[in-house]
Amino acid sequence: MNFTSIKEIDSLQKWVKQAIKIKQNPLKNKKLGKNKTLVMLFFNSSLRTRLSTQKAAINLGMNVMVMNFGSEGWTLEFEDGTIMDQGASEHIKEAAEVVSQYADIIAIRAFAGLVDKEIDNAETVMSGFLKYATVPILNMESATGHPLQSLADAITMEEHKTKHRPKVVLSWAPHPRALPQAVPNSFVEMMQLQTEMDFVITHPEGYELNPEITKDSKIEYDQDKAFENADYIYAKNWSNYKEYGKITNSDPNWTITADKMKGTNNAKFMHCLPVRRNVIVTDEVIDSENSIVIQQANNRTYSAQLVLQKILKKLE
Ligand SMILES: CCC[C@H](NC(C)=O)C(=O)O
Ligand SMILES: NC(=O)OP(=O)(O)O
Repeated sequence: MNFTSIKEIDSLQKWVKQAIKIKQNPLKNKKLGKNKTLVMLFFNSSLRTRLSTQKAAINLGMNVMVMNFGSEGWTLEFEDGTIMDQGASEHIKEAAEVVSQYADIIAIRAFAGLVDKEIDNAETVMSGFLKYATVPILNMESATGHPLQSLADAITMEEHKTKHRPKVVLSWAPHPRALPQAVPNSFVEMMQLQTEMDFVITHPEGYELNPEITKDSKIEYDQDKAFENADYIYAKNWSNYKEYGKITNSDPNWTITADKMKGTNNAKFMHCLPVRRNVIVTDEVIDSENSIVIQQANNRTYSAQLVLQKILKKLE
């Protein structure tokens, strides 16, 4: 059993309930991971994912090894049949098979390059490990998805639900750097599994996410209109998908402000973090009692622990 996409969740409501149960007694399955090793490979930076996934593994009694593959590992070749007389020192085939000798589960973070849409959509790094590793693979944010984050988001919204059928808004906001579409992609996929929530995506025209992911999810180009009666505002920047990897809009009018939040139904503010204060969201909003970004980050441990527990049970 791998966990690389929200689409691998058979029942989101069941998984959310299971995660909340784990949260109530996180050390209950401390023996499950005894003498099992999680190897975590980071091709990109992390705070929450690295610490929460390690914490989750420790709660299950696992050994953990972490490697900043991007700065400490060999440059990898991902094409089969290549004459490796250029920059790459090692083929993904050996790297994945070798890491599999040391690990019972391999967790990988490898962001989108945001240069070539086809390469990113092909999930080159994740696919390479899925092809050649001989142990389960866990996605800690790949080129097109961040399922551990979106599962934590679902747990958090469930915990803070105050009404039947809350309205959830995914709102684009400006950012000085070009960011991947992975987080919004998985959030959209998770919302499409929600049976008792209304969902709206709001962003500037031209910032549509991959239509193969958004499918028939509602898109509202007027942010204020989208915010009307909202119960959750999930803010996130992403770079342009159509003009792949480009920043074509930096409009500060999309920054989440207290005035915009006034148009909601006293909505909770959510963001996966790290966040650019006073660019994505003003200090006033993220420091308000309606901000649940820290609760979201805390739930990353239980999102990861549920997934690791499911994988470990399959290994028994
Ligand atoms: C969890 C978010 C990771 C990354 N954020 C940055 C700042 O690179 C992103 O937007 O995908
Ligand atoms: N939200 C999240 O995945 O944070 P990190 O990038 O710090 O792991």
